[in-house]
Amino acid sequence: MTPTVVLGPVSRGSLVGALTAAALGVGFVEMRKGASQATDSDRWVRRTTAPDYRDRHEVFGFRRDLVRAGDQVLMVDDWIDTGATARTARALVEDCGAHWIGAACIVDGLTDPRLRHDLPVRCLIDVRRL
Ligand SMILES: O=P(O)(O)OC[C@H]1O[C@H](OP(=O)(O)OP(=O)(O)O)[C@H](O)[C@@H]1O
Ligand SMILES: Nc1ncnc2[nH]cnc12
Repeated sequence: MTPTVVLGPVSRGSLVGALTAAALGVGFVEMRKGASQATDSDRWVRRTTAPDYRDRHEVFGFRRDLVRAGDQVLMVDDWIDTGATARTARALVEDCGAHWIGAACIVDGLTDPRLRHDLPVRCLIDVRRL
């Protein structure tokens, strides 16, 4: 499935996500932390993560009109661990009525192997081989 939008969580995901979007020739949306600080806050979608790999509950979001119903969204990040960030990204994409393709990351550090299939997730290297 070809993405129409690449979604990258700040900050390392913004870097690899933007590069991936440019290579694919599709749009890029940055998933920001502390999204409640937006001035036009009613036009944002926001969600709080489950505890991530540092036991944080992050508030992520982006402007709702950047992801539209009918978009096919691929999340790109450098690393996945608990999957809290990716699961929040999926929920936000679904809040917009768009289609979630999955997550593509460089390092697979998944603590719950079921997420590899359920999200789904594809990675370039397993953390146990670093
Ligand atoms: O699967 P999870 O447990 O959610 O962890 C994965 C997230 O953690 C890292 O980001 P980090 O929060 O360290 O932010 P940074 O990119 O700004 O360093 C990484 O870049 C992912 O976005
Ligand atoms: N263990 C880890 N080290 C560096 N970045 C990470 N992102 C998620 N888990 C990480």
